Amino acid sequence: MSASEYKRQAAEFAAEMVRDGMVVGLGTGSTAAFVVDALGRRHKDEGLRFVAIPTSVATEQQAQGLGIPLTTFADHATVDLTIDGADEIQRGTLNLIKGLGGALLREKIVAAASSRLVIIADDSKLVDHLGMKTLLPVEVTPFGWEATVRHLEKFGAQASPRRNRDGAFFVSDGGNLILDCKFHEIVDAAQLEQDIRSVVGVVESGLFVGMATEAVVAGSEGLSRLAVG
Ligand SMILES: O=C(CO)[C@H](O)[C@H](O)COP(=O)(O)O
Repeated sequence: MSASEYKRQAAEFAAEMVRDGMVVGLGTGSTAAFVVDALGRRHKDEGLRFVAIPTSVATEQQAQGLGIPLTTFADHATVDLTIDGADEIQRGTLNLIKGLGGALLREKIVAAASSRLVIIADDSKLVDHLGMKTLLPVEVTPFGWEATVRHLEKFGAQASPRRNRDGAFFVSDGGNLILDCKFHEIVDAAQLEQDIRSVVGVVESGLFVGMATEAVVAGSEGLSRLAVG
């Protein structure tokens, strides 16, 4: 079975966690898109009643197209359940790297307001140490990004701005740039998150430390539910 099929399996399992009356955070990316599809079906076919806060313009457009009722933080202080993907999930801690899809800021705002953050993925995303497979995305203001790179280099990062295929800078939904950062080894994710945040010009990092409450991971061994610890 393909990675995409495993993503779909994890997503459809997690979509069943949504109950009538919930405020639901909708993640971004190819795995989260399967959740949005599944919730659109549950809304239409089963009459499931919920409202959703999307974490990107792309997810908002997908949800709107499926008739999912959307809401904002103007009307809801907390989110009952957010279901989102990740680029790396550390075994045991469920600390994450997110943001290869470029939506890390909105994803983190929604995650921080959520009572439950369920991460869905195919099993290729599980790692023993964060940073083993992917670069760490860091969202920064466009002004002075070169200075921000130099500050991040003091913490051991090799950072370069993400570009689109045409060579132009990738710009996030919030109008910011993404620096993709290579760290030799991420030993203490909480400390690194603090260090990155201390740099002027950084808006947010793609390290999600202590935020995920559960992960649903699918692979050749079947589907597993992982909790912290
Ligand atoms: O953090 C993200 C977007 O900012 C995504 O959740 C992450 O990139 C995983 O994407 P995919 O489900 O396509 O593998």
